[in-house]
Amino acid sequence: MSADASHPSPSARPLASRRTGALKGTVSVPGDKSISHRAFLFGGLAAGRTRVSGLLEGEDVLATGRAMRQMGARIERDGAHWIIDGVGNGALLEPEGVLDFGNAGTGSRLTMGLVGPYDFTTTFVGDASLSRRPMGRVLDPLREMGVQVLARSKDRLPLSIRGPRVAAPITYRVPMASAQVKSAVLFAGLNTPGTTTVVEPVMTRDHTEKMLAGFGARVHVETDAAGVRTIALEGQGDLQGVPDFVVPGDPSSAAFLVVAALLVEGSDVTVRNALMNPTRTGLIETLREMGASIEILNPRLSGGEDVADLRVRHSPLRGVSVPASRAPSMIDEYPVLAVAAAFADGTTRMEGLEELRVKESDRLAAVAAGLAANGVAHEEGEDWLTVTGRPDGSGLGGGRVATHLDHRIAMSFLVMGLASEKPVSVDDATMIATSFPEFEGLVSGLGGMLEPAS
Ligand SMILES: O=C(O)C1=C[C@@H](OP(=O)(O)O)[C@@H](O)[C@H](O)C1
Ligand SMILES: C=C(OP(=O)(O)O)C(=O)O
Repeated sequence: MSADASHPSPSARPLASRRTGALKGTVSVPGDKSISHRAFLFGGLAAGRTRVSGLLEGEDVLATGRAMRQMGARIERDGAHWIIDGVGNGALLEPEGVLDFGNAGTGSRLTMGLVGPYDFTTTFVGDASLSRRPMGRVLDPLREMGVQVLARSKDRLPLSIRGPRVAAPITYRVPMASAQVKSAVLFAGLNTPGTTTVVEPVMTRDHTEKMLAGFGARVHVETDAAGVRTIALEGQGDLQGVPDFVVPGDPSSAAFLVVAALLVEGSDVTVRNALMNPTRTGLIETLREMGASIEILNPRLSGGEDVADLRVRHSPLRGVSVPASRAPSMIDEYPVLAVAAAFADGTTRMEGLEELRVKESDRLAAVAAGLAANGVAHEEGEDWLTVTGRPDGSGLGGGRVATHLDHRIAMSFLVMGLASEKPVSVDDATMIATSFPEFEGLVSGLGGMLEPAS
């Protein structure tokens, strides 16, 4: 039987959480997933050596590392560091086998951009979740550049792409708020003669632009009075390895610990070294509006990015309205925000959520189903969600949540069970390893109660 994203596989690992005493302690979250993928991609492409510290060793990122190895990069772990000897500009090799990206949207889409202009064939495969996700959003601009696409089912994995002899530079206006689409076009621009330009009407995470500059690409970013960004990249320049590349801690992983500390009575938790790039801090802003006590300590620069330590204390929360304009800066945090809202006084309204429908699962539907299973009053719209909370968690919990191969659904509902009256179980915790393999250990270390479920 083939794996199906809507049913857990026979190797699924159900897990439950139950109401726990105060969470206390200081923890560091692992490296940022977005930046870690890009470290393998840029490091593997550049001439010379890149030495990375703080890389996220999650399954998604390791899949990107394997793909870069298959195309000629030398990548080795050396104690706490990863050493990448890149192929040098334009010198990627045609991979022998297929590139298997598992569960990873970012890895697969950015790599499609990277190899798009190469005059060889690359085949992409992934798990049941990734095979359902739309790839047309990156394939369409690649087609404009001359790339051919062969797919059994329209613009879904498994698929193969083959570049033209010489790719054509394009100017591409990104039609949805997506850093993956922006980045795929920029990666494609690297091996394309002339200037590739991306117009981004709504700013999304800017790691690709920043890292392009850091690895020595000729890239120019302009923002007009209306906030529209234009990113122009000169193709076929020389990228150079970065001798000491530092990956800051992932704010999207920190989010689970932050919300757990806010919800569990008496908690006082410090999360060290969280990335505070403003394109990633929408959840912190929202939680503070809800009344959360989150202190931003020791703000500093690390590897060219803002980072800080977050001291989080249990706080009564109130419902707020989260504007659609904030979605790009907290896109992966809505499932855990919905859990926080389940314990807030009043109703929280979230808008502009259309992109949640095309993540590892349909996150809007998966969150709504998880809330329903655990007695949380909510309403789901096409692109919005309202959640009405119960501040003392009374009557909440007792449900089993279908995770649909989605790590963030699993972690969010495990956080819910730490504060709800009755335990919460998830049908499969295995996907947590794609982005946050340390999650269970860190939660238990802070005093959270997690246990195998049936
Ligand atoms: O560029 C990236 O690293 C990412 C972009 C976002 O996806 P979209 O571009 O689809 O919004 C985000 O959800 C994903 O986890 C990581
Ligand atoms: C959407 C996510 O990742 P990706 O698109 O890389 O699978 C995520 O990590 O929440």
